[in-house]
Amino acid sequence: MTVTIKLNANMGSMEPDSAAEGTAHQNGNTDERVGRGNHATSFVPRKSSGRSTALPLDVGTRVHCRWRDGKYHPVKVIERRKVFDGAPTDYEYYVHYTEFNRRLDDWVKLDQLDLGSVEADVDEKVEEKATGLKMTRHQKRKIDETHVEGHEELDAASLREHEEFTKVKNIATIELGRYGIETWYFSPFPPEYNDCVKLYFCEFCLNFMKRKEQLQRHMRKCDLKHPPGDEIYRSGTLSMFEVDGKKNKVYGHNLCYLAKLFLDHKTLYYDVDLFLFYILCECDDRGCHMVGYFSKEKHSEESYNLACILTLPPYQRKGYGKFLIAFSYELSKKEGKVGTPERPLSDLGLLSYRGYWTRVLLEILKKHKSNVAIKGLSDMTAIKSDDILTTLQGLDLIQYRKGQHVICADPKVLDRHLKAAGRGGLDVDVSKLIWTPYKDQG
Ligand SMILES: CC(=O)SCCNC(=O)CCNC(=O)[C@H](O)C(C)(C)COP(=O)(O)OP(=O)(O)OC[C@H]1O[C@@H](n2cnc3c(N)ncnc32)[C@H](O)[C@@H]1OP(=O)(O)O
Repeated sequence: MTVTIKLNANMGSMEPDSAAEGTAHQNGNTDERVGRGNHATSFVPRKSSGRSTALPLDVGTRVHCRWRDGKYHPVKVIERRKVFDGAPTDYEYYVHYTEFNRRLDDWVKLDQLDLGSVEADVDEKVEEKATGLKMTRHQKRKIDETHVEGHEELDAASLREHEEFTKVKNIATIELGRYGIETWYFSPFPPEYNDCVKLYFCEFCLNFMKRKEQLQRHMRKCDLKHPPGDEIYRSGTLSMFEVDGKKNKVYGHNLCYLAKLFLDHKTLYYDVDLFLFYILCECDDRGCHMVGYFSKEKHSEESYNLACILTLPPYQRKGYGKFLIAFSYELSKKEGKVGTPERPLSDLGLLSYRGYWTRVLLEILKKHKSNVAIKGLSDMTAIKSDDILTTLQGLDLIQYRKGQHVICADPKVLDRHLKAAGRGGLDVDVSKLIWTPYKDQG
């Protein structure tokens, strides 16, 4: 059965630069050693008031927590677990920093929490009359928002179980090629991987394993030295491979599991038949090492030219994201279509797209001496008119005169915006792209 898990956006305000720091090479923690459900309670004095705080803290508690910048930030307790070998009251807490993106959710120790800041507004319990189960209002709302396609028949209890299951990151780290990478979000790996906190990926076929020795054995046998599929672009040490999900289902599934570890809000379709995957690699004498990818529906009614985009954390902020975005528009130009990325965009996705659209459009406006219409810009760039309008409106370059939108582009203003839009990134050399648009082979 095709299972599509649609997870909610839960993006606090942006903290992109800090987020990028969250990818340091680390070992995983050791969930499998800790138990749950000891409800022994103790009291510790609050730091700032004379009142005591009951421990362990309840799930839902709001409190301030010391972050890696050394400062205290507001968090919400998402989950708690007993510390292995600790006293009955020793718990650690999985917290969501309410000011930051969910990728920064983390397990913290009690001494990181400022108990003087505890707010006693734990979600109110709501009686679930139909099932006789207890559910918080917050959980009820989240379940209403969480739609598990392919699981429409699930009752509230099962849905709640799903919600419970996905709120805490399951895999803490992965090993991929020469990198150990801290993960960002939950990914629905098959149940036999439930007890793992670290997974070992073959960097070529993307098969994943529980133990390093398994990976080492696999690497001796794996024939692949690059992604399966056709190499459609090569320039210097960079190559792009097109992988048809229908012809390479296992690879497509593996890629989805891997990508979900870094994509929170996207619906992941495991019906990979419908997608083409464009895998960007840095190549050397050991093979072609995946840097990032984007997926694209073979047929999109909404004119999406990109479904999901990912640069693997060790390669981020080097211009690969812009390269992948530019590449997706070059494919659209070859198809003779305009395109737009599938929504919603993540915080980092939005930043990358805004930067790309701004640079591409303003560079054209700077060079163009005569008037240019939005439709003209769209024809030149393959960027959908709506995205052009939003970008230019966001830069305050559009005025509405006599019933139509007019671009008002003062060269000095353009220069200022271009400077603010940052570096251009790696260019796509179109002369190195050998590609024909997808055609159904029946
Ligand atoms: C349709 C969709 O799929 S939306 C989902 C988008 N994907 C994700 O959110 C998955 C996780 N994130 C990623 O994989 C990456 O952050 C991407 C793909 C969004 C961007 O990839 P990168 O290779 O880092 O992009 P690139 O180096 O070209 O930078 C793009 C621009 O985005 C902005 N940006 C990207 N990351 C950050 C960050 N951590 N902090 C601040 N700005 C950032 C910057 O403006 C940057 O340009 P600059 O470096 O010149 O300032």
